[in-house]
Amino acid sequence: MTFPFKDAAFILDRLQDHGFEAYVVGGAVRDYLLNRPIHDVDIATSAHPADVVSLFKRTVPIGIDHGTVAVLNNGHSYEVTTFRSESDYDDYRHPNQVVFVLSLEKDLMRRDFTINALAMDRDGKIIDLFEGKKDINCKRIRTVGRAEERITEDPLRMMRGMRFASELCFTLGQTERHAFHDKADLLKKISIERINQEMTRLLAGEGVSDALGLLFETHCIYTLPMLKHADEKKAVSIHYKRLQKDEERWTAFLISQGIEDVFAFAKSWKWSNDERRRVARLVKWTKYRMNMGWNKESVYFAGICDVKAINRLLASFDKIDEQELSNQQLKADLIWENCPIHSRAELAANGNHFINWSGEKPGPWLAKAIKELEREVVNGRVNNDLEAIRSWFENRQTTQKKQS
Ligand SMILES: Nc1ccn([C@@H]2O[C@H](COP(=O)(O)OP(=O)(O)OP(=O)(O)O)[C@@H](O)[C@H]2O)c(=O)n1
Repeated sequence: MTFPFKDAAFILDRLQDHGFEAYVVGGAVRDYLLNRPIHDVDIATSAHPADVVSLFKRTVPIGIDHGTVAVLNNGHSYEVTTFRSESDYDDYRHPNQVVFVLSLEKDLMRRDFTINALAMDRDGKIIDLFEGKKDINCKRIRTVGRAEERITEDPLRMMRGMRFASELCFTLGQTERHAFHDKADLLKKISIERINQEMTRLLAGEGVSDALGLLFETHCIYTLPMLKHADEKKAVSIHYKRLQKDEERWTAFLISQGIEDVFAFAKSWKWSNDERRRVARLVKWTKYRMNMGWNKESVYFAGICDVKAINRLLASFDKIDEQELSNQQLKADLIWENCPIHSRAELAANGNHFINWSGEKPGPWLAKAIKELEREVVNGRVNNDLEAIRSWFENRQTTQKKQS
């Protein structure tokens, strides 16, 4: 057998040369067996953090209390963690006390799922103490040992389990389903940032509909902020595969759940301002587009990227089919290409021109006038050159004076 993690081999070699045990563990071994892209190569070792620091040229003590040292090489970073068993998770966030142990077995026993409790030695041999390979073949998520214990140690594992089910298109074992159902309330103790990360990945997985089904079956969904009255049929009826970005999937999910107040949702889920703004904008435009077709003006103000995202959203709600979606995308491209401007910055005149021409001080009138000009130019009623804009502006001033 050959060792597939070539770039990380020097770490295992050096640790072993100094009498320590070292293995690649967790997600890398799982993803290797599944033929999926490998993200991080994590290493478990019998060496203590101080030994790891002394054995490698470039290290960063990223979690020395928890036994983790990052070893840097050729622009890559490898997490090297001392074999450990975690005793208590008092605050449900961080292990109370990390106990370093001498055996790989004990280290693997504290891990969440059998598919994540695999290790590989330097010869490429897989150490599989909990039938992880069998579960990979059966496409099944099972906890290592008693489900209740693993969940109580870190309730986020319930979200992780359903997220893996979504990403890998795996099922969740019966025992685990019951345990998740019994312990669902513990999710309330977990930081919403961690839950948000898992939920975002769950929504992006290939098996999202079944995974959402699990969230409802186990009642975990009802413990999440603002989802106490979540509706399963509506949540699973969305074609998430037609969507491309996280913000699109969240938009579809919120619309499906009839959540009108995106700001309140974003606040309780602690989204960044940017995430909140992006989703609020997509929700607003998608609802608009459900009642109205695109025209020059709406394509310009929404912007071509959002127009395409909104068309995908309509397709995710089955408002349009795949064929109609590609027609709509082509139509949007055409409108966009023929648009005289693509942003306010492309206008031949700006606020300073308006101030000079009118002799008035800046104020709310200015933004209103610029928006009006954008409309006129986009609809082809005013040419985008300084002379044409000046004459439009002076006419506008005259009309406004007459009216007041
Ligand atoms: N709550 C957790 C988080 C992680 N782990 C263990 O730590 C490993 C690394 O965790 P992480 O990097 O979060 O996930 P991966 O399994 O590597 O998967 P992915 O990168 O896809 O999230 C997992 O494989 C698992 O063995 C665990 O037991 N319990």
